[in-house]
Amino acid sequence: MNLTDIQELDIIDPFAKHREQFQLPENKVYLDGNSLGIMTKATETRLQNVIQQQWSQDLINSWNDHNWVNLPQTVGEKIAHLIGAEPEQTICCDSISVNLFKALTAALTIVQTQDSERTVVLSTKDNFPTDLYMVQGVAQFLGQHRCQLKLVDESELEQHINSKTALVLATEVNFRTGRRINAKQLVANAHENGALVILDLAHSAGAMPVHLDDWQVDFAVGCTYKYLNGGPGAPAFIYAAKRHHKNMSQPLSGWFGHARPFDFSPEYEPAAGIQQMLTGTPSVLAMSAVDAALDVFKGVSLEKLREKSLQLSDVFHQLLKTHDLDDVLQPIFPEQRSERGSQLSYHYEHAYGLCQALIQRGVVADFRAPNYIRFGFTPLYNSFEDIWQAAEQLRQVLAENEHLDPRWQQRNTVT
Ligand SMILES: Cc1ncc(COP(=O)(O)O)c(C=O)c1O
Ligand SMILES: Nc1c(O)cccc1C(=O)C[C@H](N)C(=O)O
Repeated sequence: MNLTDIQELDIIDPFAKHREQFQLPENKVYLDGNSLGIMTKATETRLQNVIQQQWSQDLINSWNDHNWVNLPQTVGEKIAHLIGAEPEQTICCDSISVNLFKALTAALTIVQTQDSERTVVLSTKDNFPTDLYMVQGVAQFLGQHRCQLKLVDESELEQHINSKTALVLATEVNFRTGRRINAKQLVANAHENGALVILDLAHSAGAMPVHLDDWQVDFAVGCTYKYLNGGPGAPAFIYAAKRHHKNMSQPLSGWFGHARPFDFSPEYEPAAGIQQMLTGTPSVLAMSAVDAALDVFKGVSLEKLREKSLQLSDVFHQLLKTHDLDDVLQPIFPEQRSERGSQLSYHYEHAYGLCQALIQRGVVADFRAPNYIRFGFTPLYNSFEDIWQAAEQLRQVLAENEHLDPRWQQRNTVT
């Protein structure tokens, strides 16, 4: 495959025009949208308006006049379209970690009202650590008689669901390997065995079709700073299936989750639906950024987006093969396309040095300890030529031994 073939792919790419909606960094090939998405131009314009008009001029009236007060709901509904959720089940707030606390406590209460013997939260050893830390925190908060974390290999998750399992906490796409689990099958299996499922969509939302309602997922969480391009530390989202709303309660009972917050009543009365998952005042600047960023998805077919994402990853791996590098960098991602997320991860002894040397050449991928390198593909703004450039720079780094530079012997960056 030569550069001309690659450029042909860009010509027929249905998302080629979408690149123009992003503030693309100069002289960079950015393959790290699985950690922090690129800013959209609409976000920049919106934030300028929020700062220069809404906040600086309209001030307190903006809670009504610019609908600040409903941002968690309006942004939540935009996200709902991307995760296969009917209205009134998704809301934008807090971080994944905090939302997991709410989902875990709400779901445990629902299950244990029926069967108090179900105390196990089953998850995977290599789940993203915050997911596991939050279960550990909930176990401390509620006590071991209500919550015990059990960790198993991702490939054996379904086998371990039994009569003690209260919840299965799974991340659809593994942050390290990029492996995608079969969420629909997992939910069916959990429900057959009397357990509920909480799904972490951090690496799925905005990268591929997700069908929470169809799959009958019970609760889900996800972030907006990766494929949804909401910005660093952008607020997360939480989904709770409607069938659980009437039995749902969560202990972070702040006033924004009250049935009538502006009554200022001393008694907490939870809102009836998903609004109960709110706690405090939304971060208006951050949420406005997400709100604007989500508009790039208007009219986008997630099926087509998924196809481009897989094609980008196919082309990248094919180019590594052409350069005889597929033995040097050992794939840890699944061969089956359907089992892949939107990233390719490789094991390589000098992964940190390679990642740093690539950054010096303007190709941004990322490193995960102890020695993995991840290449994230964001089909809305990555071109096929980006992929060609990345593979070519990778070949040159290795040929010139730039990854062995003494500067990279010591790890001194966080990402
Ligand atoms: C799967 C997964 N869950 C959770 C998080 C982080 O959660 P939070 O939004 O609380 O930082 C990440 C990445 O940061 C992640 O990859
Ligand atoms: N959320 C992050 C942050 O606040 C700082 C640096 C990186 C992140 C990430 O998103 C990491 C990411 N979840 C991962 O897949 O590794």
